[in-house]
Order: sequence, then structure tokens, then C-alpha cells
Amino acid sequence: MEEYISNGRIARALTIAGSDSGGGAGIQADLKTFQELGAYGMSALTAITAQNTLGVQGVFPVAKEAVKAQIHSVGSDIGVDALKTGMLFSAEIIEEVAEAIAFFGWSKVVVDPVMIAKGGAALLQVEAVRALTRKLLPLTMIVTPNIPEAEHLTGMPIRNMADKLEAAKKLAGCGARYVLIKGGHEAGAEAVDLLYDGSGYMELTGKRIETARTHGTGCTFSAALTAGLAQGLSVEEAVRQAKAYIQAAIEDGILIGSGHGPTNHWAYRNRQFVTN
Ligand SMILES: Nc1ncnc2c1ncn2[C@@H]1O[C@H](COP(=O)(O)OP(=O)(O)OP(=O)(O)O)[C@@H](O)[C@H]1O
Ligand SMILES: Cc1ncc(COP(=O)(O)O)c(N)n1
Repeated sequence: MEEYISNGRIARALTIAGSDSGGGAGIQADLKTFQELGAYGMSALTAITAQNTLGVQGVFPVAKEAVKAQIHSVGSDIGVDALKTGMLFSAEIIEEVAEAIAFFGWSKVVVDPVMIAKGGAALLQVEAVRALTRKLLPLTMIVTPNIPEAEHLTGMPIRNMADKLEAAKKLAGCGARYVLIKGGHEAGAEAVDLLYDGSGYMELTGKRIETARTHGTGCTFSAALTAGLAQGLSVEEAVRQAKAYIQAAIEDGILIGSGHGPTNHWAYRNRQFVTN
């Protein structure tokens, strides 16, 4: 029981994100990951997507009032130790989310700036990017863009580690206390992520797996990070645990669907059973 308890109580993690009917990304990936890592998971839905391993067949946004109501329901009763945002879809939803974070004074805020699904579908409206950088990043503990998202948010191309660092500095300038730029979209034998803390940086390296089963890697990574923060880990510790979690989930992939399959959310726990 002990490992489920942080500061004398259950670690509570909230995801504010879209639903992926296929279960590999979005709210579903987040809740599975919270559960696997021993955090109590809660959700506020921002959009419903009709989605499978072949792509996104439909996007149905949730009314901003409904997003606010969900967040206030859990915030006013259960409480939140850490939260993450994923697909936020529109400027009005981003503004509602930012207001709620400020209202409750939550500080452990992970922002995964989801913009475009791996299949190419838009999960964030073009005009919403401004709201994300102006309203949400100043309230952010750690922002976790992939390379195309970091390029879009900063307006600069990223080709190497020096570019990643410069982009991270720009994003820190928007108010995020930590910036983690993910290396999943690069080529090379290793997937290298960069963590910038406002003054220094460190690299997190994992063996790159040649696989089509990478649907929801970013969602899963940021959810693992959020679970760790909810449990009282430092940002560095939570990032290392999240990297180990996603590495296992990609390495031990499961065969589901005929397109870009999901990662294996059980893999990290299964490995702990094997080693214990
Ligand atoms: N093929 C791979 N092999 C090993 N690690 C990977 C691979 N692809 C991604 N990763 C790791 O997974 C994490 C997520 O990175 P990625 O760049 O894929 O995020 P993302 O594009 O936001 O994901 P998604 O949009 O699918 O949710 C990072 O830690 C990255 O290094
Ligand atoms: C609801 C939702 N949220 C996030 C993603 C990003 O994941 P990916 O880039 O792997 O498609 C997604 N496809 N769907």
C-alpha cells in the first residue's frame, strides 16, 4: 500500500485531454498510465475523437462550459496533486483551462502541446496556438513538445541538439519552468530528449525501436511524468521514470489494429514483476 501514498494520501492525477476511441492516445492512454504507476486518475474531456490505428475519422469538441464544470467538480472535492493537458482543441477551451488552473492555484502542471495526430489530423486549431503560449505556458511547470510542435511554437527549425536547446530557452521565456523537447521524430539509433530547467540541461537517451506501434507515445510519456509528480518525485526523477516507462511500452509493443498501433501500457509493470 505504501507506494501508492504520497504525503500521507493517495496521489491524485488529472488529465485534461481528448478521448481516443481506439484507446492508444488521449484520455485513455493517460488513465491507463496513471493506474499502472499507482496514481489515482481523473479526467476532464475536451473533445471526443472517432479514432483507430488507421487515423482520426472525426473530431467532436466538448463545450467549454462542460470542460470547466468537469475540472471544478474534481478540483472542489477530490483535489489534484498534479495535472496534464493534452488535446485542447480551441482557444476558448485553453482559456477556460488556464482560468481553472489559476483558480485552484495548481502548480504541478504538465502541458503536452498536442497539435497534429501522427496520421495528420489537426487536434488544435491554428488560432489556438497563441492562447497556448500566452495563457497556458505562464502557468506551466513543464511543457513537453515533440520536434514539430517545438518548431511551430518557437518559429525556428530544429535540426540538432543546439537547436533543441535554443528552442527550449525560447519556450522557457514564455513562462514554462521546465521544457522537455522529445526526440521521437528524429532519426538515429537513439531517441534523445532534452530537459531544460531554465539554466542548465540534461539529455535522456533511449534505444530507438523500429516500429509502427508509436501511437500515443507523447500522451503516455506526459501521463507517466504527471503520475510521478503527483507522487512527490522531483521533475528530474519523474522525467527519468517517464522515459523508462515509455521505453518499455514501445519495446514490448502489442499487436492491435492494422495501422499505427498503440504502445503497451502494461510493459513497465510486467518488467518490475520479472525483476522483483
Ligand atoms: N521509436 C522510438 N523508440 C524509442 N523511443 C521513442 C520512439 N519514438 C518515440 N520515443 C520516445 O517516446 C517519447 C515520446 O516522444 P514522441 O516524439 O514520439 O512524442 P509525440 O510525437 O508527442 O507522441 P504522440 O504524438 O504519438 O503522442 C519520447 O521520450 C521519445 O524519445
Ligand atoms: C485524443 C488524442 N490526443 C492525442 C493524440 C496524439 O497522439 P498521436 O500523435 O500518436 O496520434 C491523439 N491522436 N488523439
